[in-house]
Amino acid sequence: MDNEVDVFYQELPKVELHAHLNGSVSSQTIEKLISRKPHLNIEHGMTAIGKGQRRTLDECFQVFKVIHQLVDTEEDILMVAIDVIKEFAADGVKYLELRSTPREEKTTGLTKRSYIETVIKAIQQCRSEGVDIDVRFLVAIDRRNGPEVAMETVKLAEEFMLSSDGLVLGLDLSGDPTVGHGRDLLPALQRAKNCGLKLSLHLSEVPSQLEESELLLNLPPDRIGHGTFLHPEVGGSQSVVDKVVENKIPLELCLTSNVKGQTVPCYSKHHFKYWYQMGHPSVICTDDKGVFSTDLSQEYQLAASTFGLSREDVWKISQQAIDCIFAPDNVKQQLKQKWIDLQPQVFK
Ligand SMILES: CC(C)=CCNc1ncnc2c1ncn2[C@@H]1O[C@H](COP(=O)(O)O)[C@@H](O)[C@H]1O
Repeated sequence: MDNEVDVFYQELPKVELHAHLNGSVSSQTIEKLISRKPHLNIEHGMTAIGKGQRRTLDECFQVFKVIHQLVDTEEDILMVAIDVIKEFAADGVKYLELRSTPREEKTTGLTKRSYIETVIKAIQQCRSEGVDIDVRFLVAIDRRNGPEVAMETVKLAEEFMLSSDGLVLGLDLSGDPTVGHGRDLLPALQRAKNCGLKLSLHLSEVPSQLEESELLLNLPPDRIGHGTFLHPEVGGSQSVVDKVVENKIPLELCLTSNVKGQTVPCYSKHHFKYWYQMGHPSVICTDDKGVFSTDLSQEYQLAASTFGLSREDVWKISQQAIDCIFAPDNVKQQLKQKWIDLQPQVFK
């Protein structure tokens, strides 16, 4: 972690809605993975971006390739997912939607199906150990892999949505935004939507995606990842903003990730300000807490110090995130009650 975090932000109950599993692996877990696979000659500096460091988008995506080399068996995925869930719980996260791209690895026998089953197993194991966090899973489509793989992923996600007792709730569209076009993925995304999978789509993470965002907003998605370049001040358009506002589509905003990945020049210029000032539902998230050396408490504190938010403002942001979760209304009610119960302790 890069910074000292005030106890208020740690004790604040939080909802994390944008966390990529393999980007969330902590340095302690990376250590364990490296010792399992010394022959790969992977060093720590290759899997995380430290304080004050910046990388190009391309360099960031190279980091994921290194982590994927370290996480290529069911055993690895189980350990990584359990560690990540417990770390989020220790950071005060009470509800987590984890997302991950199912991968197949011929050499280890890992299949896309066993990948998803293993993540579900990790969630169930944490639940049976009584870890104080409600975890759900979004199956991810990496846009690099094209329309056929996207459709195959949707079918798998659909199956698990029906068989996982509410653990698999939806679909994430992510991956290098400079690769491929969302138009080719529309049939898969439309099918997902029709069968009841919730959709969280990375939109306008880079400046050149306005046309794609216009198209994908017609679905419409249930949440937007980043949306960095949607608004007119940064080359987006008012009509796109209007669509987001009319459909009340929440944004998942990740400050450190965007600054370290250099899609945003500095914290004070982060688009959190634009959407928050409009009163639009905006959820603070980590994106890749391992790669970007952060956690959710730190992201809340950063938002507060950058944009002059009071503790009451921060509380409201964390509470309103509950309305943006994909789990059904009874889960929202339980979480709202939890927030009420915890409030005196947090503001003591
Ligand atoms: C480069 C950068 C600034 C990253 C942050 N923004 C991101 N944008 C798009 N896709 C992402 C991002 N972070 C993680 N991912 C996706 O999540 C994957 C890692 O988690 P997993 O293997 O799906 O479990 C990456 O390979 C990529 O497909």
